[in-house]
Amino acid sequence: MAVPCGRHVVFVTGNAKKLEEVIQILGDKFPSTLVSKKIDLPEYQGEPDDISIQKCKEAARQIDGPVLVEDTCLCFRALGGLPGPYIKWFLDKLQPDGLYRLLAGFEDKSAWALCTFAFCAGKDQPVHLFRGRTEGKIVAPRGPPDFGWDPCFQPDGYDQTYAEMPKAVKNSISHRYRALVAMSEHFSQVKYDYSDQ
Ligand SMILES: O=P(O)(O)OP(=O)(O)OP(=O)(O)OC[C@H]1O[C@@H](n2cnc3c(O)ncnc32)[C@H](O)[C@@H]1O
Ligand SMILES: [Mg+2]
Repeated sequence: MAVPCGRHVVFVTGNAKKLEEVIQILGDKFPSTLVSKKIDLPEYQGEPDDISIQKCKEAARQIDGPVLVEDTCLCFRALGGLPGPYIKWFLDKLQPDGLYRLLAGFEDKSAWALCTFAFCAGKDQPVHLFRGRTEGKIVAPRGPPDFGWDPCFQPDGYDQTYAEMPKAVKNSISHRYRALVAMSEHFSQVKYDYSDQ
């Protein structure tokens, strides 16, 4: 399959919902054309930054051009930050209700959602990270089960879960939104010369 080049950046993700939100949040604010490619990259282990760097390097290797990847953690304070980067498997096995029940023995239901975007201009180029974090708490699931753990995460300052709130509200306070603000600020200051490869 032909790989887009020139001023195209390939957002590599296997998650259609993530892609949908990235498009909604970025609009035309990204300085390059963002194209997406559905590849299920490996689920690496370790600290969030290291996972994002490894994921981005693997994406750049496969695409052989400028790439963007994203990794999302959901961290429970009572559990020392776990499930963190392993939330995908916890969610898969437990569903949002099981995530809530995981904290049954703890008074502290506080949690944070962490999103890390990683950009790399090409194979063997350095990886740049952009992080966004939203604080909240884990609640009994409420709202449509359309996207991951949204029904059991209630951001601080709101009485609705991510799943209950209008998409535009989630996209104005979310971990993903905050990370994309950091990325947009960076790109408005730094120009990468990866055109016409
Ligand atoms: O291909 P990638 O981009 O890695 O997509 P993924 O679905 O594997 O995503 P992650 O590895 O980042 O794992 C994060 C998990 O959290 C879920 N998730 C990510 N962002 C979310 C959000 O904003 N709200 C609810 N669930 C989310 C997602 O569906 C996964 O189960
Ligand atoms: Mg993944």
